[in-house]
Amino acid sequence: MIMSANLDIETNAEDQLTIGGIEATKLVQQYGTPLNVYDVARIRSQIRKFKKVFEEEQTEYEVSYASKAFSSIAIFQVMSQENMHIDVVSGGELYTALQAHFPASQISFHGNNKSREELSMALENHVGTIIVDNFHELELLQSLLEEQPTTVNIILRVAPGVSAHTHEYDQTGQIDSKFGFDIDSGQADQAFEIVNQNSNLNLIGIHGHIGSQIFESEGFDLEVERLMQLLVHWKKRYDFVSEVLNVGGGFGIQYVGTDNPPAPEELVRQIIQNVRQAAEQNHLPLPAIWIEPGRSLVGPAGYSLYTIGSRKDIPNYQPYVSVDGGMGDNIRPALYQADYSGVVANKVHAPVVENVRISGKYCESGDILIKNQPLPETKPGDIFAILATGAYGYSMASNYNRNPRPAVVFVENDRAQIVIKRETFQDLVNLDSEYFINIGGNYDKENDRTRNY
Ligand SMILES: Cc1ncc(COP(=O)(O)O)c(C=O)c1O
Ligand SMILES: N[C@@H](CCCC[NH3+])C(=O)O
Repeated sequence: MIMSANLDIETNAEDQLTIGGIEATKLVQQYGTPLNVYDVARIRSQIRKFKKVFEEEQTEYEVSYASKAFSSIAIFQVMSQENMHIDVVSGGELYTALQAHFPASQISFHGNNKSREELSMALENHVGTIIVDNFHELELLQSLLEEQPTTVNIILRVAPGVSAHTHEYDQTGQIDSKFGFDIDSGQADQAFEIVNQNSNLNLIGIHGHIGSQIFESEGFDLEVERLMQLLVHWKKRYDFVSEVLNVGGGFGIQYVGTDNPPAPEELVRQIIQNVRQAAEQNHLPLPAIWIEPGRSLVGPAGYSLYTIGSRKDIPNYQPYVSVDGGMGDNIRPALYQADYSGVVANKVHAPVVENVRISGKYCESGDILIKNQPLPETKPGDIFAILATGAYGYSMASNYNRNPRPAVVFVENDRAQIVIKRETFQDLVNLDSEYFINIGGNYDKENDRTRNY
C-alpha cells in the first residue's frame, strides 16, 4: 500500500519544501547535511496556544518548557522572549540555560538522581524551584542548606500510579517507576513531614508526570484525580494548601498520517477543568496549574534534512534507500520503534513510484529511520526531509561510529541562522588522550609505529 504523509508542510511553486519561507535545498547548500532545522514561528505559535487556554479558563498557570526535548542557548533565548518557564534535568541543561541568561527564577530543576554538585549549583544560582524526587535528594538538600543557608522553593514529585497509553519506555507515572515518591505506601506523606520540619525548604506544591507521546485524555484525568486526592489528604492531615499543581507534560504529536492526536492545548483545557471541578468539590482553593510540555512545543517545528546516497534492491524485498545520517542523530526509531514520515525536499509532490526503507549510515541493521516510506523516483544527491523531528532527536544524538553530530539552524522571518555548529572530526578527538605515551609502560618512542602510519 502506498501511503502519503499528510503532515503540515509548505511548498513553493517549484514543488520545493520550504521551512519558515526558505527552501530546504537552499539551507542544505549553505549548511550541508545532515541538518536539523527549526521553524521558530511554529514553536512560538504552540506556546501561545497553551497560554491562551489558561487565559480563557482564567487560571493561574505556568507553561514550563521541558528542555530535555531540545536544549541549546538559542532555544532558551526563544523561551525567555516568550516569558516561559523551563525545566532542566541535569547540570548541563542548567548550565546551558544560565549561559543563555535565562532567568534562574523561572527554572525548575528535575531529576531522580541529582548530585550534590548539581544541587549546589542550583542553590548558588537561585533556581526558582527544585522538584524533589526522593529521600536521598532531601538529605542532600538539607545538608547543603546548612552550609549555604538560603530558602528554596520546592515541589515534591509523586508517582501518581497511572500507566499512560504509550511506549513502555515513555511511561513514568506508574507505581513501579524510578521517579517520585509513592503515594499509597506513605512515602509522599513521609517526604511532606521531612520538608515541614525544615524552614529553608518552602513547599509550594506537588508534581506528577505520567509519560510522553500520549493521545488519550484518560491518563491525565486519572492523574489529576490522584494528585487532587493527595492535596485533599494533606489539607485534612496537615492543613496544607498547595499553591501549585504541576501535572507534567506528555502531550502527543502527529508523526505519520495515521496519527490523530487531539490538539495539545485541548488536553490541557480538560486538565484545567478537572482540577477546577475537584477543587470546588473538595472546597480547596484552585492551585496554579503548571504544565511541562517538551515534544508538543518543539517536535512539529523540527525537520531533519539528509542527502540520499546508496540504495540496495533485493528481489521480492523492500528496497533500502540510505541517507547520510541515522540513529546517531535520531535514535527514536531504533529505541522506541517510533514512526516518522518524510518527503523528498526537492520534489515534494512528484508521483510516488515505490515504498522503501529509509536507512541510515550507521553500522547496525536496526538503523532504519522509516520502515515504509512512499517515494518518487530518486537519485543520489536528492534531499530527503524527515518531518516532526524537533523533539528528542538532536537532544538524544550520539557520536556512534564517530560520526559528528549535525548542525542546527533556526529559521524565522525568512532568515536562517546557525544555532549549533556542525561537529568536526577534530571535535571528536578533542577529548581523547594518547594512551601509549602516558601509561603504556614499555613505550619505545624511537620506534613508535603508531606515528609512522
Ligand atoms: C517530568 C517531565 N516533565 C515533562 C516531560 C516532557 O514530556 P513531553 O516531551 O512528552 O511533553 C517529561 C518527559 O517525558 C518529564 O519526564
Ligand atoms: N525520549 C522520549 C521522551 C522523553 C521521556 C522523558 N521522560 C522520546 O523520545 O519519546
